[in-house]
Amino acid sequence: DKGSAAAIPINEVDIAYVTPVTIGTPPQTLMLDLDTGSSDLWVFSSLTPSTQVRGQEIYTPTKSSTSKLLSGHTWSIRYGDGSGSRGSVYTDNFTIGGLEVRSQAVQTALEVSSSFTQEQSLDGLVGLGFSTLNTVRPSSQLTFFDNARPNLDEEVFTADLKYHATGSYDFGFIDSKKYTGNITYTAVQQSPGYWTHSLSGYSVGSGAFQASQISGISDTGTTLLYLPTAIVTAYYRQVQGAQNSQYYGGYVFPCSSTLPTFTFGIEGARFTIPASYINYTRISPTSTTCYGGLQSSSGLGINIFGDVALKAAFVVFSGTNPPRIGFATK
Ligand SMILES: CC(C)(C)S(=O)(=O)N[C@@H](Cc1ccccc1)C(=O)N[C@@H](Cc1c[nH]c[nH+]1)C(=O)N[C@@H](CC1CCCCC1)C(O)(O)C(F)(F)C(=O)NCCN1CCOCC1
Repeated sequence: DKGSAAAIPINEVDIAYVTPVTIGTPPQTLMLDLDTGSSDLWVFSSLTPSTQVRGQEIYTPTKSSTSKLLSGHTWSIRYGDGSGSRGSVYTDNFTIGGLEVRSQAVQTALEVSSSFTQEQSLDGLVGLGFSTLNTVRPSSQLTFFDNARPNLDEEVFTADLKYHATGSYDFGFIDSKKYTGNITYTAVQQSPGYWTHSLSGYSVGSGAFQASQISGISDTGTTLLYLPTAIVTAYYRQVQGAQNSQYYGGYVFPCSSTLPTFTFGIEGARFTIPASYINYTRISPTSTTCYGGLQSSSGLGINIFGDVALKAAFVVFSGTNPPRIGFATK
C-alpha cells in the first residue's frame, strides 16, 4: 500500500501546511496539518461549540455509517506555542492520498483554544510523532502511520515541503523523482516520542563549517528553525541592523538587509537554507522590519528543525527498527 498527498501552505509565509484527508462513509474531506512533533489526530467536529468554529470544515461522526464512539475515552493536548484542544474519540475510516486506515482513532474536539478558532484554514492535526506521545486516556491510540505501517510497501513516510508552493507527503514509498543525489540517513532517538536526531554542524554564508553535534527534533508542525543562542547570534552578526527584540520576541532586522544562507550538516552531507527562507516575514504589512526564520531555542528547552529547515530538503521518516531519518537535496 502507498499514498501521496499535497502539502499546501495556509498563508503567504508558509506558517503551516495542510493536507486534504477523508474521514468516514461517505467520505468527509478536511484539511489537516501533518505534524511530526505530536501524535494526536484531532479534528474540528460537530461536537465543537459553534462559538469556537470560524470557517473550519468539521467532521460529523453521526453522518458516517462507519463511525464508532470509543466510549469513556478523552484527550487533552497543549502545544509549544500555548495553544491546545481536548475532547472525545471516535474510530472511523481515514484516508490520506488514497491510503486508507480502517478504524483510525479520530479525536473530536469538544474545546479548542482561540488560536485554533482564528486559524480558519486548519481543520485539525494528524500527529506523525511516535505513538507514545498520544494523549488519549485511559488507553492511548496509534497514529495514522503506525496503523498503516503493516500494509505499507516500505515502512516510511516522506516530507517534501516547499517555499511558497505546494509540496507533498508520501506514505509507503520513496519517490526518486523528488530528490537529487543520495539520501543521507542518521539515527533517531525516539524518546520521548519525537523524531529526535543530531545535526553534525553548521555554517553561516560562505563561512567555515563548524562541526558540532546539535540534537533536536525534525518537526513539520513548527514554522521556524530554533537553534542554540550561540549559533543564532553568529548568524545575525552578519546581518546589518539585526537585533534580538524583546518586543517582537526574537531576532528582527531591516527587510532590505542582505541575509547570508545557513547550512546544516546531516552526517557528512550538507544542506543549505536559502537566505529568502530566513527572511521570514514583515512584522506588520506596512513595516520595513522583518522577523527571522532562524530563532534561538533557549526559551524552548529543545532545538526544533522546523519547516524553514525541512523545506530545504527531501526528508524520509523511516519507521524501521531502529527508526532513522534521511535527508536529500532537491
Ligand atoms: C509563526 C510563529 C510565530 C513561528 S508560530 O509560533 O505562531 N507558528 C506555530 C505554528 C502555527 C501555525 C499556524 C497557526 C498558528 C501557529 C509554531 O511553530 N508552533 C510550534 C512550536 C513553537 C514553540 N515556540 C513557538 N512555536 C508548535 O507548537 N508546534 C506544534 C504543532 C502546531 C500547534 C499549533 C497549530 C499548528 C501546529 C508541535 O506539535 O509541532 C510541537 F512539537 F511544537 C508541540 O507542541 N508538540 C506537542 C508535544 N506534546 C508533548 C507531550 O505530549 C503531547 C504532545
